[in-house]
Amino acid sequence: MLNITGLNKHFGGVVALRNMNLAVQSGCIHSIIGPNGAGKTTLFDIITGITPPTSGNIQFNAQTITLMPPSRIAQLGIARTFQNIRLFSSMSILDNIRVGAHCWTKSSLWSALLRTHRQRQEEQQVEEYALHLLETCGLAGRKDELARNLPYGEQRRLEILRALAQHPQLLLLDEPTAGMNPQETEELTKFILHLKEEQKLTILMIEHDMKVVMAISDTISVLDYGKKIAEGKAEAIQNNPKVIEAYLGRGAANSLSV
Ligand SMILES: Nc1ncnc2c1ncn2[C@@H]1O[C@H](COP(=O)(O)OP(=O)(O)OP(=O)(O)O)[C@@H](O)[C@H]1O
Repeated sequence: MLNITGLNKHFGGVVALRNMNLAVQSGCIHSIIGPNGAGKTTLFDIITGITPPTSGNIQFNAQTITLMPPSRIAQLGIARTFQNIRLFSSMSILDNIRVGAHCWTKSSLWSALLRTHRQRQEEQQVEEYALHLLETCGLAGRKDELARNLPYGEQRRLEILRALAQHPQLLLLDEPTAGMNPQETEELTKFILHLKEEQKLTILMIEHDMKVVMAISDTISVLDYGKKIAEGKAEAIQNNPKVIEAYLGRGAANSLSV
């Protein structure tokens, strides 16, 4: 579904990504892990068009999306969440989701101003879909509350729902369980699995909680200093000396195997 080749990103003298190749298979949960500063968020920013790459190519469903504007990439079917929650905190829960849906609505500004029949019909569809999404998370009863009044774990979930409102094929989650307590983490992990299994979504996820990563990932790619140093299934990654060294420091793999 997503094919990244020869991706490089330099910020002045800092090399955030170096010759990155990555293939994300349809229907999978593919996790990206690596120490702080490894280039994970930069990779998401480039895929979603927020940051241009220095060089390299990205294809989504065999179409080149490199250098496309973020709005176009969203329309093609890639949605994301952010490391730090970026909800519209002074808007209602329902309106936050409605905003997400507007990348597939077709009404123009004029038809919205004139409240045409088609525009009203479309608004109705958006509202029904937004309510359906809220119901999947037990939030429908709180639809009119302000987003900022939700507990932290539910704000994170609302951000995912807003991304889902875009009708994506590929969902990018940047540290979805960050700051959550163990119960919230467990619930969110189940929800992510539900998205893959029931909604047939493909998920590319940056995550620091190794318990979550190892439990639900079909494939794990490990970045270190902007370079992919390993890729594979959970067990192989856990036992890979390069990965252990990246996390624990040089020589750690030898000392662990003693
Ligand atoms: N806008 C920027 N300007 C300059 N340097 C940047 C910029 N964005 C990222 N970097 C640098 O690029 C490198 C990769 O950063 P990035 O945020 O992608 O890492 P990360 O793996 O997501 O880290 P973390 O796990 O801490 O979120 C770091 O050295 C970072 O300081």
